[in-house]
Amino acid sequence: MEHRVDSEVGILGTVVLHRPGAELARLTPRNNDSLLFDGIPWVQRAQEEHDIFAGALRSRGVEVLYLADLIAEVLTIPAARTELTESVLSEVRLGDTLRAAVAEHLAGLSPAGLATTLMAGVAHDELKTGSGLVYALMDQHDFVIDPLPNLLFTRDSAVWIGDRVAVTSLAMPARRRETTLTAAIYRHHPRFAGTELVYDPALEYLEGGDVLALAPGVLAVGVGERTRPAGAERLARRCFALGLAHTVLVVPIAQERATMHLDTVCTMVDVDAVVMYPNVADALTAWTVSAASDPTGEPRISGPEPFLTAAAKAMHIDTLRIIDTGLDPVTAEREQWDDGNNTLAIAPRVAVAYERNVETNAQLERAGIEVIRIPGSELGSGRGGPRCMSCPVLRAPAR
Ligand SMILES: NC(=O)NCCC[C@H](N)C(=O)O
Repeated sequence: MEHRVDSEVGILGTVVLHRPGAELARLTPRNNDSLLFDGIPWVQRAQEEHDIFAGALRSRGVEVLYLADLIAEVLTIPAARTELTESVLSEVRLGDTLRAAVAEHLAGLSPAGLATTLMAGVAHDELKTGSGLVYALMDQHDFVIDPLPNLLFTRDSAVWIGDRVAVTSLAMPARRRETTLTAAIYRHHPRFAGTELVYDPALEYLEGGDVLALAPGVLAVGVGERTRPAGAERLARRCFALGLAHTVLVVPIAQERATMHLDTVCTMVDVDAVVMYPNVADALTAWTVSAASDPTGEPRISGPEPFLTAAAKAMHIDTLRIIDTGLDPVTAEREQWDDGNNTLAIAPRVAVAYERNVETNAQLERAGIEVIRIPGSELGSGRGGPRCMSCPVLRAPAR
């Protein structure tokens, strides 16, 4: 089966989503900050909103794969089950006694049950067989296995570049275990047999929300709170060596929660157009990293220069257009916080966006972009929009 992504806007064929589940019900006022949510979502409503998102994609002919199904399917394969179980048991804080109890608990679960447990974690009181010093000294609100509520944002733990997948290296402790699941899917699931990994979680920090495929052979990589310069450099080296890219634009972004990834301030809505947070549009710069003519040579580095200038040059177009949302700074800031700039293009000039970003959406439409509105009042409490919540695995070539 073919999987390949060369752009942000080619007609979307297949996407991986994660319908939020029991892991979201783990969020409390005590843990929501460390688990990277800005509130406590109403789980059932979040699921309804997510179903509307998935339905909107399906109604446009997009095949939706669910992460939970892929994980459950992969867990029927003994090698994958062993790998995923061991990734949890290798957690040093468990100690030997608790590790043995957790191992026994996991061994008794069906593939689907184990999939749910790996996503939702195990709370102290749920482990009926818990014993020993570590278990006794744990707070009853602690988790024996931490939940992964940010699985919802499938964009970040894996990103396709051409016909390869980069399983990323997530920077925040609350998210690091996510990539054990994505790596297992791409290594073991029969649907992805033969897929080669271009990046893996043991490498320097790199998150999918920072990676934009501006054009075939041209990537933009945001560096800030999550992706580090060393991660961008490593990705560039690997893509150059494999011929997956010839230019990587490295784009510094503010190390702040509101702008944690490049796709929180800028997403593409056409082959030559982006929607961009107006408050940073003029300030965004890029370093251009280009492949050496000799494949074993050191990449060339130039810049910094304005992002739009560097992007147009790399993409061999006259101008990378910004859809001018024309917003006053306060509205712009409010709508950026609510992921107004985090749109998911399903074709050139067709984008999925949260309905609440009324002004941004109206301006997109004025600029000729069809906006498919979805509700996101609960989904948005994790600070991610339609692009963050989707990992495209197949797009048609953009034109
Ligand atoms: N690409 C994205 O911007 N993803 C959103 C990630 C939100 C998640 N709560 C996080 O802090 O990592």
